[in-house]
Amino acid sequence: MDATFPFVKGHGTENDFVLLPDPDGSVHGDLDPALVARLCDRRAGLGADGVLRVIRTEAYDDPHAVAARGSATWFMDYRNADGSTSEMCGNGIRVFARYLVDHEGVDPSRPIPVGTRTGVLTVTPDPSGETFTVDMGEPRVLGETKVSVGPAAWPATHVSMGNPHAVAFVDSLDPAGEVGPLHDPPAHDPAVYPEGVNVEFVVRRGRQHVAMRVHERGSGETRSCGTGACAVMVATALADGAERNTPYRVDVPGGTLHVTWTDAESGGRVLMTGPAVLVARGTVLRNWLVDPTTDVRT
Ligand SMILES: N[C@@H](CCC[C@H](N)C(=O)O)C(=O)O
Repeated sequence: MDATFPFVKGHGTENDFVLLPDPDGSVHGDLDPALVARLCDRRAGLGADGVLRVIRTEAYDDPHAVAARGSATWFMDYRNADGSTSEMCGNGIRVFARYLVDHEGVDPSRPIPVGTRTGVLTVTPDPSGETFTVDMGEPRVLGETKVSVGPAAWPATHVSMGNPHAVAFVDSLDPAGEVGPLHDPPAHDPAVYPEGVNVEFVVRRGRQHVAMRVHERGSGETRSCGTGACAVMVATALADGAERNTPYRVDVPGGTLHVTWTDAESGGRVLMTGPAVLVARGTVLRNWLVDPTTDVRT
């Protein structure tokens, strides 16, 4: 029954995460994908859309962490609920920054560089203390493709935010409507997305205001996706012919994110602002960890 390792639970617009503090890499080693899947299991584990291991760049031999040394003290070792890795997590990096400020003594009055598998990104705590703004880097718009759910198919814009997205405009987000309940991954062109894809379905709500649902690679339908909201904003701004620096509001089932695509003078970068909440902390118990009968569902 004794304790094994600590965890923290948090969320950003209800995209929820188990954080695993492991500053010097001594707790989790290579971090077993099967353990990630067990922790994320909503019935037999803690339940989450993904895991954020908090590790120092100096303590991790992942090539992305090694490359980030010198620019960032901390590395966000992000894993999807099925144990797979992704290049980036936009909601996760805000929650990660919240953890660094609240539990690792990181100064909230300065921008915080964070190493990720898509490079070092900067998170700035907003003066209110409630929200964080992430410089998500330059998006890459990679052309048009197609996604489908059952017999329904839509054209989609291929946008990379470090990780892959397909953005499809639809008439309604109603789960009883054309998009459906999204139990299964939408079909996509594997030649375009050999590593899989996150699929966003979007409707317009007003001027510079959209709403979306998302099916995430490796995690299923989630209540929010930060990189997805940025991809949606970029695809919408292009469709609108909007000038750069035009702010957009992106509603997700779990809340609202604010996204702006800056002009070339400011680097053509996407800035995303949203909340980050820590909910609880605790310890994982040894009897659960060693239980060979635990049913791992991915
Ligand atoms: N929820 C995240 C994205 C997490 C990674 C994604 N599932 C992938 O595999 O690329 C976000 O907030 O960006």
